[in-house]
Amino acid sequence: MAKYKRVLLKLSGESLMGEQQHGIDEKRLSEYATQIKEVVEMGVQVGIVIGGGNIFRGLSGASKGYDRVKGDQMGMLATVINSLGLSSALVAIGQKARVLTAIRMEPIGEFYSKWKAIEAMENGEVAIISCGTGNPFFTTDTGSALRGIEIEADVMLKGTRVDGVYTADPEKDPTATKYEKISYDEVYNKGLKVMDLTATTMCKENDFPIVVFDMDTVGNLAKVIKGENIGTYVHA
Ligand SMILES: Nc1ncnc2c1ncn2[C@@H]1O[C@H](COP(=O)(O)OP(=O)(O)OP(=O)(O)O)[C@@H](O)[C@H]1O
Ligand SMILES: O=c1ccn([C@@H]2O[C@H](COP(=O)(O)O)[C@@H](O)[C@H]2O)c(=O)[nH]1
Repeated sequence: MAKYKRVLLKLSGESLMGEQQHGIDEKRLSEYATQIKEVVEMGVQVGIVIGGGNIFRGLSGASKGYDRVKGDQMGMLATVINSLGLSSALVAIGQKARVLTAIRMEPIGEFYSKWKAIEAMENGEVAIISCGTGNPFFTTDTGSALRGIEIEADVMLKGTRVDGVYTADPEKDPTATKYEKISYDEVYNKGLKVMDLTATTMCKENDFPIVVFDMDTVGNLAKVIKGENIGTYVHA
């Protein structure tokens, strides 16, 4: 039995690399597709925003001399590449999917609107919303918050390579401990870096809850959808 009717799933671009240093690992992509199909079959409407960190990030481009706005546009295009890859993996296993782009680029994807995304999800398709917010100087976490609120999702599921929000970055501090629940204000006050502050602010101002969980363990997405306590719940 699903706890949520409609979700916005944020997938990390970096996680798509799997064991590779760059790009898309087909095994990871296909595991994600299988997990997503499983929850659609449970009757859940799924909207997805994917990051682009496995291909390009504007901020790191700027540190190498790229113009920041062009670098961010390259980053947004990276999210389109990941979105096309995921839609292809979904269709290959019999799950319908539609790629929407926040920047016009037909026929690669349809130009995004809230109503097109909802129409797709109500039709049993996965709505993959690419280009983040469509603007430079933002991230796909903020894009996820924005799209999740727009499409009236019940929750943002931030699927990443760590299993929740910790007292410090668990990839750097082995003594860090995990929160089962945490408020937006505690995320700010403790300076926790699991999501950028713009995204956290949007979620807080719109009372949009987040579950941070490990998407790289197959079966976890269905567990979160069923309401099992395997990640961290971020709330008002
Ligand atoms: N307090 C914290 N708790 C949990 N994770 C944290 C924390 N601080 C930093 N992190 C880091 O945040 C990362 C998760 O963020 P996210 O999924 O957005 O990754 P990303 O690499 O930025 O993804 P993308 O490629 O989509 O931009 C983890 O890999 C973890 O190392
Ligand atoms: O709204 C947005 C979202 C993303 N970008 C650019 O894309 C890359 C990749 O996104 P991540 O969230 O870091 O995975 C990001 O670094 C930005 O350069 C953007 O400009 N606007």
